Amino acid sequence: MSAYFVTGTDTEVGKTYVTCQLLRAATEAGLISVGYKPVAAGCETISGQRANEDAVAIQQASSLSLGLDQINPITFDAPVAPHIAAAQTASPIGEQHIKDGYHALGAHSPDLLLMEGAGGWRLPISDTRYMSDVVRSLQLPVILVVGMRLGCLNHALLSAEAIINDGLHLHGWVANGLSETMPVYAENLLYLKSAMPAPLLAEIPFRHTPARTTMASFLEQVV
Ligand SMILES: Nc1ncnc2c1ncn2[C@@H]1O[C@H](COP(=O)(O)OP(=O)(O)OP(=O)(O)O)[C@@H](O)[C@H]1O
Ligand SMILES: C[C@H](N)[C@H](N)CCCCCC(=O)O
Ligand SMILES: [Mg+2]
Repeated sequence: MSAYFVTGTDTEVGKTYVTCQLLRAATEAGLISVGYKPVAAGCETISGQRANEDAVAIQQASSLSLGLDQINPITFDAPVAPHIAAAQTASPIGEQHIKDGYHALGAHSPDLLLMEGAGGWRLPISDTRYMSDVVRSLQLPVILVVGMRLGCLNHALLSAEAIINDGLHLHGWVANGLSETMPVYAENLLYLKSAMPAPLLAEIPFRHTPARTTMASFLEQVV
């Protein structure tokens, strides 16, 4: 099984988008894929049920057919920092709960398991612990989704530095387009290609479905 933690340079940079593209590409290549969103904040009514949008997208993109409670065991209604939602609802986020859910998915022996974080790398899960502590405990290699917008150079370099300083393997990063018209996009990409301490795994355009060749090469580098 190939398993990764998918983090991002920030919230709303395309972690779920990229995760779902990769899960689908794996399925199309005949592999068994599953995504995991252990902690999600923000629910809406989807098909008559209160659910988190990321969790539903990941459930639909996975080739394994599993319940939402397996894909997303810890959910908060409010779209806020999860540890604050946890404190406000008196439902602490259990590290063991996150790890148990991960191992339960692993028990299905998928070829590819992608665990999406929430927010960026140093996301608090309590007043003293971070999601990065859980990733460290699981010893997962990391894929960093860089949302291509002004400010991403600093965010990408700091995230990569923190991942590596935490003793984890940064498998690579993904340049994810967040608009059709980012000024000096090519120059930003070129800079990151040379400055990032890990390879560029894929360049995902904004809005257009990535080319088959892009996804095939991305997949080849992760399974
Ligand atoms: N390459 C892309 N093309 C088109 N839309 C995109 C692309 N990347 C992201 N988006 C859109 O941008 C929004 C934010 O992306 P996404 O939900 O994947 O972010 P995220 O990093 O997973 O956020 P969160 O921290 O809430 O989990 C979504 O509406 C998504 O569909
Ligand atoms: C609600 C939102 N879409 C995310 N799922 C949660 C983002 C938390 C960010 C916390 C922070 O780093 O400030
Ligand atoms: Mg997401």
